[in-house]
Amino acid sequence: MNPSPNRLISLSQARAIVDSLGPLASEETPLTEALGRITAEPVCAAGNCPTVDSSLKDGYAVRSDDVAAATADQPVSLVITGTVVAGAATSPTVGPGTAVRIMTGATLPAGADAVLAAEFATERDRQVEVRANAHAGRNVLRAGSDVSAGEIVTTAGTVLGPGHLGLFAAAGITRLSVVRRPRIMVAAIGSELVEPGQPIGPGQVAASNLVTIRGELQRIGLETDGVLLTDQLDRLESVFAAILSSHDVLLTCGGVLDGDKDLTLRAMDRLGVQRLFHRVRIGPGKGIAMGRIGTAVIFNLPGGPPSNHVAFRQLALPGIRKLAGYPAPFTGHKTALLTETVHGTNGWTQFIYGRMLAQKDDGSRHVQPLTELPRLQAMAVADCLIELPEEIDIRTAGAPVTIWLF
Ligand SMILES: Nc1nc2c(c(=O)[nH]1)N[C@H]1C(S)=C(S)[C@@H](COP(=O)(O)OP(=O)(O)OC[C@H]3O[C@@H](n4cnc5c(N)ncnc54)[C@H](O)[C@@H]3O)O[C@H]1N2
Ligand code: MOO
Repeated sequence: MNPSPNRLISLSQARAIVDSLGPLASEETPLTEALGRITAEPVCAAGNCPTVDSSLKDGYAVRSDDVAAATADQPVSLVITGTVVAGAATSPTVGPGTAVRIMTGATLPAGADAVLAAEFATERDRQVEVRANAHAGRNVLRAGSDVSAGEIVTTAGTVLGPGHLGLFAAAGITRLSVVRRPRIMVAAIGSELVEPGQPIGPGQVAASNLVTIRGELQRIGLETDGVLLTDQLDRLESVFAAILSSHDVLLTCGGVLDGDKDLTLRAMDRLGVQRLFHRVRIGPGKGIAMGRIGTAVIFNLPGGPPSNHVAFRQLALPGIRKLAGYPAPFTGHKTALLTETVHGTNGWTQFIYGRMLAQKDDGSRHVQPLTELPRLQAMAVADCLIELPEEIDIRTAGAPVTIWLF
């Protein structure tokens, strides 16, 4: 089904190829280190939470039958036979006509079937005067009511947040299986490039893509390596070979066309990389290529910053998300209404940097296309990409568009 390499394919064809990537192998992690990781398989509760029936209130563990008739006018007196607090190993049983003082979280004593909250009782000597009834189960948190042993608490492909970790801890889970994080190298290619943060000489260009792309990945919890390479084919070939033996993903920036100094894909060919596509009908970003060799996946991104970033956001990032275990990598899009008319290119999917406006009282959301700003400045203030599909060459102010939120 793959289109032949070197032919311009549509964005939806490219997305289908990216979507066919599967997750990397799983590994075990201790619960305490699982924040932000993605589950490789469903997670089952190891035990009940709570482990026993326990009290939701400070009060008195009673037999509901004993207090069924208790009212403020006709209180019922019970003999207190002891006290039980959370974590106590044992407690007295509750027999007819008796009660046990109980604190929140304590195990419900044998014989009791309800807890009467302290507000409805008065203690005197070793007796308690009960002024309200408590039906069976009142103020009792049943064993396993939060989570029961064996229950599936989370499906595979879940990004774990703090709430998941709390749930797992309560369910007695100590270790779990998560998808291995991809090892990613971002390589900027071009003899004119200098390291971001270093002085820029005449004719030189800061390799700004390196910090942008690495920052994008860091923001979703993925550490990356970075390298800057000059336009020398032999050296590119040997450096790429080393990277591909130690990393799961290689992202290259620059040199993807056929100009004299566009050596990136030539080096890929020399290494025998299988090219899945090269050139997609998206603007900016058309020069993107995707390849595979062994278990490694390669995205060759164009060098120009907006092209680089759009190609990364639309295709490379979803591919990395798929490897990292996200089941649905093309998420994060919504619909918004344009504040002004924009032009696309018929036959091409056009992306425009945009900024969301505050939601209106009627619930509508508007997006402002940042067409007036210089490209790097638009990238800095944008919070989304506006997508104009292939068949559209103009969208007028007020019309709905798909936006991809950052
Ligand atoms: N004859 C044609 N020329 C070009 C076409 C075309 O269709 N026909 N397309 C243009 C488009 S669109 C793009 S995008 C670029 C793609 O070229 P490359 O990916 O080969 O990019 P480079 O030539 O290496 O660099 C382009 C530009 O970006 C600067 N650059 C490179 N790397 C970085 C980096 N890491 N960070 C910041 N800036 C970077 C580089 O200095 C160049 O100025 O081709 C057009 N040409
Ligand atoms: O190929 Mo360029 O990446 O369209 O902007």
